[in-house]
Amino acid sequence: MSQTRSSNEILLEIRGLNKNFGGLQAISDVSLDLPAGIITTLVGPNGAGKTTLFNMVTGHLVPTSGTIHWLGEPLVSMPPWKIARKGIGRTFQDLRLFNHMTVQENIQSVMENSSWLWQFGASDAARIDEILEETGLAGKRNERAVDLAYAERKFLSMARIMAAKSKLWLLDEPASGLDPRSFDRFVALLKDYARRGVTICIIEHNLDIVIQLSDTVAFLDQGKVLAQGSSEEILKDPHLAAIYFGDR
Ligand SMILES: Nc1ncnc2c1ncn2[C@@H]1O[C@H](COP(=O)(O)OP(=O)(O)OP(=O)(O)O)[C@@H](O)[C@H]1O
Repeated sequence: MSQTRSSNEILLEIRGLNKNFGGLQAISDVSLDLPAGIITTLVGPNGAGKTTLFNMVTGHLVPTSGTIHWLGEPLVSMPPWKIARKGIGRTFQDLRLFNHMTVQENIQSVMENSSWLWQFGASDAARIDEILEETGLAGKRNERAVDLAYAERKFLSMARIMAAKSKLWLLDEPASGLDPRSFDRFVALLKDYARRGVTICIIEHNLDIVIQLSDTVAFLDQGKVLAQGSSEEILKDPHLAAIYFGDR
């Protein structure tokens, strides 16, 4: 398990959050803190509300009630682009790459200076080179995203969040379907960025990822945070295991 790396400043504070879709309460009175430099994983059975929670943090959904604060500033009702500019980055299960752009163009498009080409200087180019190396995509720079292998597409999605210099990374099942070698690279990459101070929250069904990366695990079920603790505490709890494996 990685260690607590910094002061316990709370970057993101969620309080009393609720989200109803018609008669369905997808999120129910959720309170959660994401402290700086900490890796938090969200686990729970299908339909527990994990993605809905991410969608409210990133502004893609408006909560029915409750509050979300980023460094003390309220986020509810702020548009997604503005939330992203504040330093909250996200990857999606369906990756959402620019399929017909090259790997480099996909990365460049999220960099601060991308729309000001005359400002796109040597340091930006060097940063792209560094990200390509870190994600194992250096040899694929000029290939179109659509032509990449599955794991490469996942790493390109990571490369984009790295290039955006986000302070908080919200990752939706980033390791699903990775082969063992890509999996190890992925774990090393996240540990490295967490060490450098990035705060990470991961939705993950892969329990190897949960064990290897989590500083803290929040277990969700039917829209509620049922428990939060170390991966050892959460994964060895027979009650939670029964819920997770559909044997309640
Ligand atoms: N836009 C929507 N309209 C109606 N119901 C929705 C909507 N989005 C999610 N839901 C419902 O809210 C509940 C929580 O869904 P959510 O996708 O957040 O769960 P999850 O924990 O991310 O699941 P999974 O692990 O399968 O991705 C589910 O019952 C889902 O069907």
